[in-house]
Amino acid sequence: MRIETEDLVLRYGDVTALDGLTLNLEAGKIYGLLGRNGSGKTSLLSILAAFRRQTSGGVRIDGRPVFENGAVTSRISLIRDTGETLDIGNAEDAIFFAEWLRPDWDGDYARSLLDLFGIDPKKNVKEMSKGQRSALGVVIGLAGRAPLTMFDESYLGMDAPSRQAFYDALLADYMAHPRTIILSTHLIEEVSSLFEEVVIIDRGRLVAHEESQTLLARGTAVTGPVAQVEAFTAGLKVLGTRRLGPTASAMVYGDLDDARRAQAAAAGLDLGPIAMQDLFVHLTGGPGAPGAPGAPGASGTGEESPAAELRTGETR
Ligand SMILES: Nc1ncnc2c1ncn2[C@@H]1O[C@H](COP(=O)(O)OP(=O)(O)OP(=O)(O)O)[C@@H](O)[C@H]1O
Repeated sequence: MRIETEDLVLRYGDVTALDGLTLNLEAGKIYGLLGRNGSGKTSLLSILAAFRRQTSGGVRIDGRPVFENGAVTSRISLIRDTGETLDIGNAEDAIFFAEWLRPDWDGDYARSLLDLFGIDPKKNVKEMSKGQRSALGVVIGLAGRAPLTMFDESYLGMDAPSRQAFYDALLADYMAHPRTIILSTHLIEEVSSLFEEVVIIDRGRLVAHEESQTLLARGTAVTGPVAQVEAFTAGLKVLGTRRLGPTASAMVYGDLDDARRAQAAAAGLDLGPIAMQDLFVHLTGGPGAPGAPGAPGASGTGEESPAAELRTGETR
């Protein structure tokens, strides 16, 4: 399903959770939704799932409004961090209820996923551990095959092997049944290989919407002897530097042309990729940065960050 939001605003009393968010997401891709705590991810997903109504602005899914539009919402699934299950009954009951709600439900697939995550169908949901409840939510989200499926940190309670099993299942099922999937996560490095496009929001505003590869191509790790690294990176936008004895690795933001790359090679420097998480940290202001959520004097008037470039130049 295709998603369009226009100048979306959501206020909870005095708190502005979404502050004029305009976004266009094509159908049939896996999107990563990234943002710091309180940046508005859950608020956005809740509006897309029609769990909440926006204060102002427009939301259209496949060209149609979502709020109180059952024909559209039955095709949308949002799995939250607490799973998407009722507290009454066992896993089988939760599955039965989901089947009744979801027109694209695949019961055989749901049973195979219960087995994959080691969930006893007869176990009461109330008696499940946090991780088991998360896994049940994930089963419901995957087997629902909703044309718009969103996971809001829903797999956070699961242990590492279960999360890996979820990522593998998600990718395999998405290849077999393409649909629009949004994954909101703080486990950026763990999930980033799944993302085709990345949406970064900060304080309710769009910071970046890019293909993953394009975003990653904006960062380069320059590694080599400290003096050479310092000389090469002088005048470039350096996001951070790590040192280990005589060796330094600087994270540089921005395109490096062929001449610069040749210069690096001649100086004996290695050029490599940087992690999406590092880009994210810097695009959202870095820990405790001026204007960062919760930082003293956070008012949005802080120093210009790389995000400002993206907002003016590259943001769709
Ligand atoms: N029900 C609510 N009532 C009042 N304020 C709320 C409510 N829900 C969220 N907020 C506020 O709205 C802002 C955005 O919250 P939201 O939950 O959308 O962020 P998030 O990006 O999902 O955060 P996290 O990563 O911590 O889950 C925050 O300032 C939050 O305190």
